Amino acid sequence: MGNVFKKVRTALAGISNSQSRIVMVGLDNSGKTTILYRIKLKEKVDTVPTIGFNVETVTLVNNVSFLVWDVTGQEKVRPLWKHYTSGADGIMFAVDSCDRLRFEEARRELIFLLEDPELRGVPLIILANKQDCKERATPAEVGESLGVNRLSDREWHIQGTSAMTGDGLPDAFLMLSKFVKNYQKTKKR
Ligand SMILES: Nc1nc2c(ncn2[C@@H]2O[C@H](COP(=O)(O)OP(=O)(O)OP(=O)(O)O)[C@@H](O)[C@H]2O)c(=O)[nH]1
Ligand SMILES: [Mg+2]
Repeated sequence: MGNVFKKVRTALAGISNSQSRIVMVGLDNSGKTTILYRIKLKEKVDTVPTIGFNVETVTLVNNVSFLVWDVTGQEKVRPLWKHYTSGADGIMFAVDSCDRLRFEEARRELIFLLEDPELRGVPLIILANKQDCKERATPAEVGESLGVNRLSDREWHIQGTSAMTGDGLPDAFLMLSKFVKNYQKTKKR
């Protein structure tokens, strides 16, 4: 694990301060890595469970560019998410909309994450991913299961996405770019 933090520090050292940092977390198999490379490369890539993290610059159609971190969702290392989310300008939380049996586990992890005082006010996008699956829950159902409707301490939005087809991903990132802009304005006050 020491190596992982060395890698994190090295990656952070090369980052321009002006680029907003987005951290994407969520349970294992929710589709984070597929999402990252779908939005970056505009194609579906084959993935294996992530060990550690991936980090990529993503430029949106409005020319805003984000540094997007995709952090492993494996249960054993979830307590380390906070090392990555510390200082983030925005959080994305991916959910597998077809895996209803794990909604409760996702809810617990999300609550635990948002309790971190360092993340106070940091905007949140829930990605109700895998909307191409037949047995999917709708974004509204995912939101209800995660209890996000009660969130009042930050800007948040639930977006239905499919990393398979790319549907919903540009909208999710554009919405986050709007929220991040608002958040950075409030931080300066
Ligand atoms: N049908 C469908 N499958 C998807 C979608 N997104 C990801 N997958 C599949 O879900 C599996 C897990 O995807 P990953 O991107 O590796 O998941 P992850 O969240 O990065 O997982 P960890 O790295 O273990 O935390 C892969 O088989 C993907 O092809 C989607 O939108 N629709
Ligand atoms: Mg991954």
